[in-house]
Amino acid sequence: MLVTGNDILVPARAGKYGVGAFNTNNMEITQAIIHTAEKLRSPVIVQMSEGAIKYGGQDLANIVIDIATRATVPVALHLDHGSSYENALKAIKMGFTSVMIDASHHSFEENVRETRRVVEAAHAMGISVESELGRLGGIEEHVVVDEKDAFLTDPGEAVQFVEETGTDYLAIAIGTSHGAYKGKGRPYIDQARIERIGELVSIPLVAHGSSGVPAEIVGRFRDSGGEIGDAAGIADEDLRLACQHGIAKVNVDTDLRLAMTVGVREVLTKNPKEFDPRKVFGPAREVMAGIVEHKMGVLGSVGKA
Ligand SMILES: O=C(COP(=O)(O)O)NO
Ligand code: NA
Ligand SMILES: [Zn+2]
Repeated sequence: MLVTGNDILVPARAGKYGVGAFNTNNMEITQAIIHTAEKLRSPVIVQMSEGAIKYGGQDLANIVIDIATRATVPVALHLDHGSSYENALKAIKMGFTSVMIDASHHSFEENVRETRRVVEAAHAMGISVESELGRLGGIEEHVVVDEKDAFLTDPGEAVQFVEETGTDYLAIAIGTSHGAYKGKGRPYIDQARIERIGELVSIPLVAHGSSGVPAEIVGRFRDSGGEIGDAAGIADEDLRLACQHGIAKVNVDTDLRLAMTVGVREVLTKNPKEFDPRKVFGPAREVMAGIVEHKMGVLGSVGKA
């Protein structure tokens, strides 16, 4: 059934488990996400970035809404990295049940102002809101303290921000970063900082940049002709621990991109004569379903629906 982000994340925070928020750009990705959630009896969030909306528009949103509505587990459709008040409202008009306003690159005051505007409008329409405080970005462990503080979310500021905006869930900067190159080897996750914020702030917390970039997928990507550097993602153990301390929404995009591309490449390189789209995108859907299944196991959302 189609529900709001709050319907999924408030129980997740209370139950100390994470729920995957997986980015989609087409039907097969959406099916891999929602069908796997149904198979594992797990709640799930399907999210579209503004780029995905540009690419698939209402057509894609309708595919997600239709599959989510018929799903036997709770599914929310979330606007990922909404860049303006107008875009957040447009997404709600398109049928989104959760929206992010990402004004974290502005000053604290401007971020509060912009976020509060979206919260008031979204709440008037029964839609829940994600906002962000702090600068996402890989932080090497050796980095000196004040540089870390310049980037990562300050616990005291988080309390003030939540009070002043009424945001329903909060994306915090804790060392994760977007993409396939999250740092040399194991990216540094500031667990103490997550724990501190989790103690002070009771709303669900969000971890962006949470793809694991599994070595097995990276190997298959290379073996099927892909070019990728020394990619690294967040360790399963770090993610599991983060969910114990208040992280409830866990954003994953890169892993599905890699998985889909691996599926397609492997078919096309192994069977150069193949040109049936179902034989190309079907296997890709299976590889993505495996990624979703693994992630739900790490986050502890299996059986929670
Ligand atoms: O944060 C993400 C995705 O992060 P990844 O690149 O680690 O999948 N989307 O908002
Ligand atoms: Na988001
Ligand atoms: Zn993100």
